[in-house]
Amino acid sequence: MYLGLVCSGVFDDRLDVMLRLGLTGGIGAGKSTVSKILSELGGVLVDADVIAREVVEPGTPGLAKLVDAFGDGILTSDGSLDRPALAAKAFAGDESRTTLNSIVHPLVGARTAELVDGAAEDAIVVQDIPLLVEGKMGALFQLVAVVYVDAEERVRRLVGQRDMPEADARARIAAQASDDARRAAADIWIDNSGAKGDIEESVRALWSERLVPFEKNIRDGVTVVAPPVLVDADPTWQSQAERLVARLAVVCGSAAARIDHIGSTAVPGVEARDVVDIQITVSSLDDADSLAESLRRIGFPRIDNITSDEPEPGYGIGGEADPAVWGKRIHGSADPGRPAAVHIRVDGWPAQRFSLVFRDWLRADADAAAEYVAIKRTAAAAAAEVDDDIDAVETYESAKAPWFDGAYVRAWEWAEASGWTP
Ligand SMILES: CC(C)(COP(=O)(O)OP(=O)(O)OC[C@H]1O[C@@H](n2cnc3c(N)ncnc32)[C@H](O)[C@@H]1O)[C@@H](O)C(=O)NCCC(=O)NCCS
Ligand SMILES: Nc1ncnc2c1ncn2[C@@H]1O[C@H](COP(=O)(O)OP(=O)(O)OP(=O)(O)O)[C@@H](O)[C@H]1O
Repeated sequence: MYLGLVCSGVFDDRLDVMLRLGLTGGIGAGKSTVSKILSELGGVLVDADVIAREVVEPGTPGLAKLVDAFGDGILTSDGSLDRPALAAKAFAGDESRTTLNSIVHPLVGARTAELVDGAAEDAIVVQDIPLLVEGKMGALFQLVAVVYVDAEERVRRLVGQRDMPEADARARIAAQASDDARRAAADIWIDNSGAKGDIEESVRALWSERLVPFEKNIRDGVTVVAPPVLVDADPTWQSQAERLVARLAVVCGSAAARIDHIGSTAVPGVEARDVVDIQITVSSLDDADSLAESLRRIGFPRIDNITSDEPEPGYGIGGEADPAVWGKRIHGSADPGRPAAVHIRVDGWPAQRFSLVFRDWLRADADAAAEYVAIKRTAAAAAAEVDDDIDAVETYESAKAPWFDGAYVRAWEWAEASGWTP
């Protein structure tokens, strides 16, 4: 995590409202190609490779530290950094590479933070960070895009077009994250395996259909509404939720006792509305309120029409009919590419506990899950008759509600019988 915090220019209160895209990929995958298109479209490019050069220019403390660590054999006759000489030493082993990173990365992080702080409030900042995944920095951006090309093809491109010796290309690839690790970190996957120019259209679409409206939604406090339509279970819901949880954890800090993926998308194999539900457990609704602005900044504005006064399904069923302990706050996602609902509930209150029990009951009991899917299909059919999007969602939710009262009791019976703990 150290690398992440130092190399990316962390989220902080100065970062008013802006959208930050972390762009990464293995060496030679085509990050520069993608970042060029995004900056032509209006993105503010902050390139870690460029900064990494700037902080070791002649006369800088960075260069002096490198010479202390690696000797003056890494200097050319004019006193500037001999990059191939340093690369040969640094990529020869883990220890030397760690030494290099520990000198350069904090300097890159500090300069990055300055540049990001200087961007306009409505900027879409594109941070090109080769080692974003290695440094576990994904949670510090509202979105992470990975440019992908198979490693063997990357070697061919680096050797053929950049005249890099094959052994050097392989040494750097070996020092970087695996494709699987990058896939787990990616909200957006840009496959650059095709011919030059093939990705232009998808990058332009990413800009106009996702980044531009996402940034505006954050500024305006607008959330996206997914239609009440059921889709087949998406095997990536779990990893998508993990990324959202990690981002929420960054801003919630110790205010969150726990953050969980809940709801239907947390039950493998179950058809659902394409909305990832997350629950943040806090100590009080005041704590929830104090998180509201930070959540908006990272892409989850509060939905104001749902207040703490509306009891949830299950209200009173377990004998707990005090409305004061049925409150919650709800935030939605501002990202047009990933509808989500973030429920903030108080530790130990009935709906907070029920959300976890309900999910685990459905995970454990296939018949219960199938019954729920049938209810959802009926609700979706009712919603399909309604024209207005918001009304359709309300129709869908109220059609499901009566079933929940029974489910509340049954889920708790299951929890007791199975010795469930949260
Ligand atoms: C060792 C150096 C001098 C070699 O310079 P060179 O001109 O050959 O490469 P350049 O800086 O253009 O980097 C090209 C690519 O190499 C890869 N790479 C660079 N440094 C590293 C590293 N420490 N670990 C793994 N891969 C790396 C990245 O994919 C990068 O995009 C240089 O790479 C460097 O200073 N590296 C340390 C800084 C760093 O980690 N930069 C990456 C992002 S902060
Ligand atoms: N679709 C493509 N087909 C063939 N060559 C490509 C394609 N896209 C990029 N290239 C070439 O592959 C090389 C690597 O691309 P690029 O410089 O964009 O990668 P990068 O990820 O920024 O690399 P680095 O990690 O070194 O910063 C370049 O020489 C580029 O011209």
